Amino acid sequence: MAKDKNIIIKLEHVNKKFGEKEALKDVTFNVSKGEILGFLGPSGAGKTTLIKILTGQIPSDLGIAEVFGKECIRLKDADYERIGMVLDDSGVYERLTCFDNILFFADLHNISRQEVHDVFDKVDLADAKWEKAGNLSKGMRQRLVIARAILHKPELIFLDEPTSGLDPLTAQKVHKLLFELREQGTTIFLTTHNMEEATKLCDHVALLNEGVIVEYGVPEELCRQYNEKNEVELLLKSGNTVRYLNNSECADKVADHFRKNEVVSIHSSEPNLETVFISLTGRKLI
Ligand SMILES: Nc1ncnc2c1ncn2[C@@H]1O[C@H](COP(=O)(O)OP(=O)(O)OP(=O)(O)O)[C@@H](O)[C@H]1O
Repeated sequence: MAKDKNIIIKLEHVNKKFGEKEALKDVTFNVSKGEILGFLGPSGAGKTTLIKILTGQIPSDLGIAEVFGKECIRLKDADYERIGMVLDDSGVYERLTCFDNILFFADLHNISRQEVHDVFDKVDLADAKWEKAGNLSKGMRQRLVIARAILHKPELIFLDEPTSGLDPLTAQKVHKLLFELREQGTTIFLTTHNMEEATKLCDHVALLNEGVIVEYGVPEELCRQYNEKNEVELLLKSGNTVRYLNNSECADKVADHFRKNEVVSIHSSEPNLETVFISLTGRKLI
């Protein structure tokens, strides 16, 4: 049967054991071309194990794990040319300038100097080109690592916690870059502990708990589905707080308080992926 070219990552019933420890159990989902997939789970859930399988570093025990329609464990250099990885910040040459760090990789991949300059603009690091990499802040260093990963214009990028420990402004820069890459058709597979980030960035999320995918879907839809905590809270001039479930009857009740001029403030508590995960597993994601 012809393979679907739009499926960039295919996972069917993937299992992985380390001794008696079942790190992944029956993991099944696909990632389509040009989508951002968020892979979420608490520490020890099995995220790194799956990334290692997908990048051909370790084999699965059972099931199908394919990238670009090819078994991950059989990926060759030509396939890796189509993949970018931001798995940690190792491999940065501290004593070289940022430019020379990237140039080193450009030479390995026959990429022009102009493209090296372009990638610095893309990650908003042009001002730091001539700085020694060892002097960079955490956020700048992360963008340098991302620059290296996207330099050869890969079709698929793996990012492990791309904004962990970054200030909100730098995290926003990374988000903007990821959206631009997606616009260009790049497929992005990322892990994050940041639920807001996952909701904002990801087309789909897969929630992993103890090696099992406990839920998969569009973030907003999952939040709607696990809706029980969606409340509207009113602070009244009397000092009392009243809460209503955000359903069809709620609007009338809220309007009534406003008509009586009783309201000091109003806010709604939206369900988020954290509450989805807690209602599924009874535990927090972090
Ligand atoms: N090489 C290994 N040998 C034995 N056990 C392992 C090995 N690699 C992972 N494990 C175990 O498999 C489980 C999943 O680990 P994994 O590193 O994939 O989790 P993770 O979700 O990436 O966690 P974190 O968010 O902390 O990085 C853990 O219980 C871990 O101890």
